[in-house]
Amino acid sequence: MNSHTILGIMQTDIMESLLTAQQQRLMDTLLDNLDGMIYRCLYDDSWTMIYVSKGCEMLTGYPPFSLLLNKETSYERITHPDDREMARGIIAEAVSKHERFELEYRIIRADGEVLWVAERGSGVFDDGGQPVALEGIIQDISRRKQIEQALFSTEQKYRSMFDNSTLGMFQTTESGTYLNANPALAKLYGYASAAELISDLNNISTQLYVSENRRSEFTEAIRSYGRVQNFESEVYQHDGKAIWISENAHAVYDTLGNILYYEGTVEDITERKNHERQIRQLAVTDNLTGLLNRHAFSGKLASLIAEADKMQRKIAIAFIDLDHFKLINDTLGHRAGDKLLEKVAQRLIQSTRPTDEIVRFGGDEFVMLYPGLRSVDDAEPLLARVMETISQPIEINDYVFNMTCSVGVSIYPDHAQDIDTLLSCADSALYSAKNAGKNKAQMFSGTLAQQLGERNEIEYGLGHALQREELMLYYQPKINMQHGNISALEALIRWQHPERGLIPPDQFIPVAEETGHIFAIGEWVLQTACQKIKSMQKEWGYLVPVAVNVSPIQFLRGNLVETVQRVLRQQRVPPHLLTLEVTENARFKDEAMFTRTLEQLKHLGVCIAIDDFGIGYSNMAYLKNYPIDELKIDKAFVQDLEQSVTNGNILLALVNLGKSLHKSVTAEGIETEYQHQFLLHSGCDVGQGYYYSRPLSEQALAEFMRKQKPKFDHLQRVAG
Ligand SMILES: Nc1nc2c(ncn2[C@@H]2O[C@H](COP(=O)(O)OP(=O)(O)OP(=O)(O)O)[C@@H](O)[C@H]2O)c(=O)[nH]1
Repeated sequence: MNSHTILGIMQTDIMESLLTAQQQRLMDTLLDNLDGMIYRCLYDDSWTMIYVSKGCEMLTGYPPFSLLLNKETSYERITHPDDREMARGIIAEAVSKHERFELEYRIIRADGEVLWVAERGSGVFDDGGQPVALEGIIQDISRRKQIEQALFSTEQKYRSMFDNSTLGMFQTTESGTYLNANPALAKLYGYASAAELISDLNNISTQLYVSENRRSEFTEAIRSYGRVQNFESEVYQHDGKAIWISENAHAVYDTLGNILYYEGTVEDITERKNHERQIRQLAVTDNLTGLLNRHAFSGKLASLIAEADKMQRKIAIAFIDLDHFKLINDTLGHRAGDKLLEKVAQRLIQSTRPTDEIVRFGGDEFVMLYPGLRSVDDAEPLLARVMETISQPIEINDYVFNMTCSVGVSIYPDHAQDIDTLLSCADSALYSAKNAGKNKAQMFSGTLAQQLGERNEIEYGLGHALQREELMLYYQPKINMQHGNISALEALIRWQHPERGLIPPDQFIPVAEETGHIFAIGEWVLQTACQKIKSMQKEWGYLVPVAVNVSPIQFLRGNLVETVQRVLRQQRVPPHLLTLEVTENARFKDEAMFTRTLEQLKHLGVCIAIDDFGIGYSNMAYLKNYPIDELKIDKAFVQDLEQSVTNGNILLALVNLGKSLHKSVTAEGIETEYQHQFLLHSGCDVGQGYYYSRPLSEQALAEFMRKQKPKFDHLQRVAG
C-alpha cells in the first residue's frame, strides 16, 4: 500500500470512525514508518497542524507535539521565509481547482539546518466545497537536491566548455544529422549559429564532405574501431568554399550496445594542408627551371600509363642529355650554365604539346613524356622537334651557343611495362646515343639491350675481378732491332672471366674507365709489373724493363704520380725500369694537367712512351716540349706495308721525326720478315709484334726464357 492510498484513506472522515482499534494500530504503524511526515493541517495562515506522523521529528527536528496546534512553532514558521509565498501560492492554486498539489521548497529545522523537502497533498473541503484543511506528506529531498546541484554544476561546466571551445564539437546521428553543435563548429563551417547549422546541415554525407564516400569511411571506421582519430577530410563550408578538417570522434552506445550517436571534435587544418601542399609542390618542382623534378617523374608516368591503358595508346619516354654542357660551366661559369638550362627548359616547354610532360631529371638531363601515340613511329617527329628546338642558337652573356643533345627513347608498353625499366631502357638508349658520337636520338631495341646486358655483365664482373684474381698480365717482348735482344717487355692486361673466357682489354678497359674501376686496376697493373721486374731479376739474373699502359682517365683524374711513386718504393724497383705508355689521346682537353703530370712522372725517373703514335693528335709540336722518351708507331702503319707505298712513306717520316727529336722509336704490330727488314733499315730502334713473339702468359714467358734463352739489352741500358 503506498502513501497515496493512505492519503486517500485519510481524506475520508467516515473511514476514521469505522476503523477498528486493530485497523487503527495498523494504520499508525504504517504512517509512523513512512519516510517523511504525514500531516493534516488547517487551511489557515499558520498551517496549524492537527495531525502529524512520527516522521515529523526526523524531518523537522521538532517532536510532533510541539507542532500540533502550533504549541511551540507553526509549520508556516518552519517553512523557509524565502519560499513561503511560493509554497502558499502553489497550494492555493491547486486547492482552488480541487486538484492535488506537488511542490518543493526549503524548511528550517529546529537545529537551524536548511532542508529541501517535497510536499504532495490535497485540500479537504466542507460540505459547501470550501477548503478547511490540507492533508499530505512532506519528505526530505536534500540528498536528491545535492545530486541535482552537482549534476547541474557539472553540466554548467561542460556546457561552458562546449560553448566556449575553439574546437568545433558535435553530436550527430548515425544517419548523418546534427543533434548538437557548438558555436565554434558553426563558425568553422560558416554558419551564423549552431542552431542554423543544425537545421541547415541535415545530410552530412552529401552536404558536408567533398569526397562522395568520406562519410561512409567515417562511419565504417567508427564501427570497426569504435573511434576515428585525426580523420582528415575536405569539406564544404556554408558558402560552398572547401576547407580541410581533422576529426576525432567516437560512438556513444546505449546499455544494449546500440549506437546512440557520434560525438567528437573538428579542427580546421586548411592552413596546414595548404602548407603541406606547398611543400609537396616544392618537393616535386625543380628550383632552377620550374619544371617538374625527378621526384615527380614516377607519379606522372604512372598516371599517363593508366590513361594509355584506357585509351590503348603508347607513351614515348625520351631521356635528353645536353652534349658537352660541362664546357659551358667550365668556360663561362655555373651562372651561365644555369641560364642555359633555364633557356633550354623554356624551349622544351614551347616545343611540347599540352599533354606532354617535361621533367628536369638532374644536371643537364631532361625527360620528356609523350603520351597518346598510336605507333612507335609517332615518336619520331616529336623527337626531331625537340632536337631541332635545342639546336637553335642560344644567346647567353653575349655569347651564342649552338647546343646539341643526345636522346634515348623507350616506348610504353613495347619496351617495358614498369616505370623503372622504361626509364632504364631510355637511359640505355641515351648511353648508346652518346657513345655513337652524340647529337642523335636512339630508340631502345633488343640488340641494344643485349649489348648493354653484356656491358653490365662486364661492369658487374669487374667489381669482383681483382679480389677473385681473375686479372692477369701477359708480356710481349720489345726487340732491339739492331741486336735482336729483348730490350723490354710490355705488360698487357687480360681478364680470365669465369664464364666468358679470356677477355681482351678493349672489351673491358672502357667499362673500367667509365665506372672508375680503372684506378684500382691501374694500380694492380703497376704492382704486378713491378713484381715481375723483381722476380725476373731473382730468377734470371736480369733487370728487364717493363712497360705498362696507363689510361687517360688515370692521367687526368687519379693521383697517378703518388701511386707510381708508392708502387716503386714498395716494390723497390729502380724507376728507369718502368715505362708508362700513354696513348696520344690522353692529351685531350686539360693540356696543363697533362704536362704537369708528365713532368712529375719524369721527375720520378720513370720512362714515358707515347702509344699509338701517328693516329691521334694532329699537332705534333708537343713532341718538342714534353719529356717523352719513346714513340710507339701505331701498328696501322706497319700492317699494310707490303701493299701500301704510302704507309711506307709515313713510317719513314715518323721514324725520322722521332729520331730527329732524339726519341727512341718503336714500331708496333710487326708480323713479317719484310716489315722487320723495312723498319730495321729505316732506323727504327725497337720492334714489337707477332714476328718476334705474341704476348705471353707468365708460364709461356718462363717457357720462352727456358727454350729460347734470349739475350737482353738491359745491361747496356743499366750501364748506360
Ligand atoms: N650550371 C649548372 N650545372 C650543373 C647543374 N647540375 C649539374 N651541372 C653540371 O652539368 C654537368 C653535367 O654532366 P655531363 O652531362 O656529364 O656533362 P656533358 O659535358 O654534358 O657531357 P656529355 O653529356 O657526355 O656531353 C656536370 O658538369 C655538372 O656539374 C646545375 O644545376 N647548373
